[in-house]
Amino acid sequence: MEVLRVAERDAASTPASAGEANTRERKGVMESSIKLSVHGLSAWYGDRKVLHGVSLEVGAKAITAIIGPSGCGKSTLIRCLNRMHEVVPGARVEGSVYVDGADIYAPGVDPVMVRRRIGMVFQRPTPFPTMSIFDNVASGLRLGGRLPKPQIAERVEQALRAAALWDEVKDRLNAPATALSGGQQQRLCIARALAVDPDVLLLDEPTSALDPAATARIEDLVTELKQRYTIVIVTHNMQQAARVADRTAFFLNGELIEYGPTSAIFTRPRDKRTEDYITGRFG
Ligand SMILES: Nc1ncnc2c1ncn2[C@@H]1O[C@H](COP(=O)(O)OP(=O)(O)OP(=O)(O)O)[C@@H](O)[C@H]1O
Repeated sequence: MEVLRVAERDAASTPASAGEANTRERKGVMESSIKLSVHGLSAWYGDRKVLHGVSLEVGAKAITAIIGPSGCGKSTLIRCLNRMHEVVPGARVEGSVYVDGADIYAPGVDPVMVRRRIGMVFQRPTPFPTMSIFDNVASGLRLGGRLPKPQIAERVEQALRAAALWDEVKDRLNAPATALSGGQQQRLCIARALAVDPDVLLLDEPTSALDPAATARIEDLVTELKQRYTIVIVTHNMQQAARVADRTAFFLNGELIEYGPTSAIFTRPRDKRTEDYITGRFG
């Protein structure tokens, strides 16, 4: 019920936008232009099918939350959105994912390029442990080509500023990344993803290993980043989805059960299973 109260409060604070979004959605019109379009996506680990024909559209420069109980396929889904799923031995995908109208699974598409355009941040901070703060952020830029040193330094600073970390690290850029706190390390990983100027940012439970203060900073940061990036966030925390996401998708057993404006999902779910989940009856 607490979740509903939080969502109701959020909905009450943005009555016009939530109401408008619902009206538009009923007419079948998305609030913003489409960035990512998923069509009939199924995924397997070996013989085991864990995603069943998922279709959904993700609006540009908006935050889309993926929620659902443990094991329902949230991480698998977002790993399919940048072709990370296929790096697991025996894993495979059927269906299409269009980014700006182009299928990332079309023959001839280089998955490495897809992963540069669609950055990902994982559950636990994953800085390269032997590298400095600077080198962590510069790593993707160096892989990508031959940028001159001053330009690399400029891009590193921009990325650290965008990730709201610059002021905390500008005097110790050569210190090891592991010297940072967990929350700072997660913002460093966000900076590393931003440095290569992606179109889309995928966040897989980015705050699950963080304390409430570090979580709040990441949520503020993500909210700010949506001005420039399309963001998909997997979260176990329904209050977090209610706080940051424009739209929320609820998954169960590898199926998309309900998808819509976050305020509608949390206050007026259409499917009984969504209602049972958000009111804590299972999961
Ligand atoms: N590498 C893997 N090999 C085999 N099965 C896997 C693998 N990763 C995930 N699975 C299975 O796929 C299903 C979906 O897992 P996934 O991690 O996508 O769910 P999730 O909703 O993100 O779960 P959680 O919230 O616990 O992180 C689960 O049944 C899981 O056991």
